[in-house]
Amino acid sequence: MAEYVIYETVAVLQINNPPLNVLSHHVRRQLMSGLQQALQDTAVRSIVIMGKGQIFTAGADVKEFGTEKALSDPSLPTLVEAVAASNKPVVTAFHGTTLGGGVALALASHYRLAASSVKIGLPEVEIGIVPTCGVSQRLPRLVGLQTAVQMIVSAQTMSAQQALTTGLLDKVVSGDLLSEAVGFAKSVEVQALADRRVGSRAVPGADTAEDVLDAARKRLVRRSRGAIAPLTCLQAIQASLLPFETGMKREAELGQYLWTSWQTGALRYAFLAERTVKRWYLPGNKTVNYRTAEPLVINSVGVLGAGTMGVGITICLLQAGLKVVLIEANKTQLDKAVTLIQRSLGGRSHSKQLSHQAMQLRATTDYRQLGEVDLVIEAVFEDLALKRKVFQQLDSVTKPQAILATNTSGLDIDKIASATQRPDKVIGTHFFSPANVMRLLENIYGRHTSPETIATAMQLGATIGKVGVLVGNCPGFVGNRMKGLNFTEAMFLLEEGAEPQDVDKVLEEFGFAMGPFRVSDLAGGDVHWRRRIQAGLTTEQGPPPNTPLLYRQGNRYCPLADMLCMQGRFGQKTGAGWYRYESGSRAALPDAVVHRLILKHRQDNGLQRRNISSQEIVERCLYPLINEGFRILEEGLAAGPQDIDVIFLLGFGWPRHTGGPMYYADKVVGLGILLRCLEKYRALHPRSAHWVPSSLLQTMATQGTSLTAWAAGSRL
Ligand SMILES: CCCCCCC[C@H](O)CC(=O)SCCNC(=O)CCNC(=O)[C@H](O)C(C)(C)COP(=O)([O-])OP(=O)([O-])OC[C@H]1O[C@@H](n2cnc3c(N)ncnc32)[C@H](O)[C@@H]1OP(=O)([O-])[O-]
Ligand SMILES: NC(=O)c1ccc[n+]([C@@H]2O[C@H](COP(=O)([O-])OP(=O)(O)OC[C@H]3O[C@@H](n4cnc5c(N)ncnc54)[C@H](O)[C@@H]3O)[C@@H](O)[C@H]2O)c1
Repeated sequence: MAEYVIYETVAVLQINNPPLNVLSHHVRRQLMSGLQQALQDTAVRSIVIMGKGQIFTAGADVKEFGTEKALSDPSLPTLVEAVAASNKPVVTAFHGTTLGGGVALALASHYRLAASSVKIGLPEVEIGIVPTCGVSQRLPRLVGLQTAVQMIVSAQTMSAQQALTTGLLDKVVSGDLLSEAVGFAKSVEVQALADRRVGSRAVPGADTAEDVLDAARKRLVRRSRGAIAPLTCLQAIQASLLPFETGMKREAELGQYLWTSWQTGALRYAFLAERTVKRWYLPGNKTVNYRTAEPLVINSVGVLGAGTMGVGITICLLQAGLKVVLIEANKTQLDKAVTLIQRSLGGRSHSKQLSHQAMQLRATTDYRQLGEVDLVIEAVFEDLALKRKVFQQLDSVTKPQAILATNTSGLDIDKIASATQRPDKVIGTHFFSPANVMRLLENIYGRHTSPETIATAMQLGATIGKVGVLVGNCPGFVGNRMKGLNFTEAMFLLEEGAEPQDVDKVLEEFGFAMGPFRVSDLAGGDVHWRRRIQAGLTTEQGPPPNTPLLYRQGNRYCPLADMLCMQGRFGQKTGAGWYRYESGSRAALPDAVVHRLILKHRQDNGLQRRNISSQEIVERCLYPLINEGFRILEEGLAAGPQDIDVIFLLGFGWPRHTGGPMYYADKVVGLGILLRCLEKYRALHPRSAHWVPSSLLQTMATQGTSLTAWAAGSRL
């Protein structure tokens, strides 16, 4: 709702729609009637628009998008233009986070003031729409093209000071915002409005417009990777160089173009899915959920193993203000890790310049230092026997109520937990590399993991700024189990005629930041090799004795990755993998050695080369992954498709404008088409079980049920 209060000659319209004052239909209606009342009330000489509670407004109500309510009168564009047309000065006063439609209201106003706490942003491009309501036309007129491009196309937020400097704000206040705003409104009530109407101004620096737009266009063409919103938003900004009314028409056209594209649906789904997964529950038992399970308070954490992951995990924990005890068996590695951590926290190694966060770190080789920690995250080598041994040790050195978590990429949580006397306090907390950058935390519960332990791991994720997703225990859990098939098929495509760079190029055009072969070289081919060795699929010397080269454990198998690892070609860390890397460069260069290795492998095994289309590369690399997602839902190892999609969006760089693998299958490909495609490849590749369609998919495709409908109502 919106409240209407008169302060002498000033009418104050205060949005009051907690928690985020989003501009839902009922709020818009009350704002409009308040505005009309103020305009008709002759005692009123100026108007203030502001918000009640923690923030001004998070903008339009995203949950109304796609429903009639979003367009119900007064629509947001109508409300904004009513403000712009006001013949009494309108002052918008904002505080806290101010986004989207809230900025539109402010730009349509004659004056803008804000509390110093304000954070101003236009996240529309992130949900696949143009910031319409005149934003793309008025903002450039106020702050210039460069800043408008940064805010609209890159969704960069602005602080109060920046907004004052760029001219977006007229004043920054530190006192009580309401009284400041009323005072300010009184001070301008006699001012002429003509030159205060932003729409009537020219865009400053228009003479260099083409350079600014060109540079931005070049950057976007490189980075958009199939997402249409950024370039469309740039076109809208370009229209601000036209007369205002013409530009407004162009903005509306471009807005409509995105509003009706499937990408905005996918981006909105991704936005809401990240919030939905917070409302976790145990897939097999809904009574255990985010409302019923109380997390333990975690103040100190032990991290075991100071390698690639241990370092990243420690940085996250310290940045969140937690105390950390870092344990590493190898003293040299420990010292290296401490330097890395202190450097990334902005300190230097000798104490007096250490940042406060770094001061919370205690690094040692002595396990007994873990005696007082509330939780331990283990990140030693991916070896089950080793992990069971260290969990036994942890069980004896830590306090009985401490939670023991493992960062394993896919080993059996129950097998690790059974090495302790407290399996109820054992859980998987699977970070993604680089752990201090990737926002995903895949939490894996075991057969005995208690609701309290789950709640604690989910809360820890939120505390360190991660999005926690709860999944069940199976080999590779959800992420790696599905992703593994993407890599398996990518290698089969090499046997059948493609080169690594062909496959990577197609998946990067689809929208991935990196294709599977570049990702393997980045993460290190040895990580997955060790896992294949652990699974008995291969050995350090090649195929296990009496095992056919191209067929392992009942399935077709491609040994090319093993062959590279046996030559020590692990990727960037060894200067060569699927690609070669010149020293100091991360540019992946096609390598004749790999080309020859693939050629020889085909010749030696009578594998025919053929031309492979981009469509086939997309289908072969993505559809088995999606099919496995359906199997995971069938097995009740994930609460819903949103959980799987968030894992891929935040853990594997799945292109956000396609919503994630499950959304993409449901809304873009169509389950019927997906099923027929799986059946086609099953017939062509009978020795790959991953082409057998999941029965859940079959049921939905034949009944014409959508995954969204199947999942609707399943969340708490
Ligand atoms: C003709 C029609 C034309 C229309 C034209 C539109 C033009 C306009 O330019 C478009 C916009 O304004 S586009 C809009 C531009 N604005 C944005 O894109 C907003 C982006 N929002 C954010 O970035 C973050 O939510 C905040 C930083 C605001 C708060 O972060 P935090 O403190 O971590 O909190 P949290 O966990 O993130 O959210 C808490 C709950 O609020 C929910 N919710 C949030 N925003 C919502 C919204 N706008 N709406 C509805 N709901 C919204 C969220 O789902 C969650 O719900 P749940 O049921 O509990 O799961
Ligand atoms: N690298 C990745 O991309 C990635 C991503 C997610 C999860 N993981 C998982 O995280 C774990 C660690 O992987 P990593 O890449 O950081 O490995 P790493 O080889 O970089 O580091 C492991 C560290 O553990 C130390 N260590 C070994 N045994 C120890 C013991 N008994 N006590 C104390 N320290 C010991 C080693 O000295 C080494 O420094 C593995 O389970 C791996 O599967 C890795």
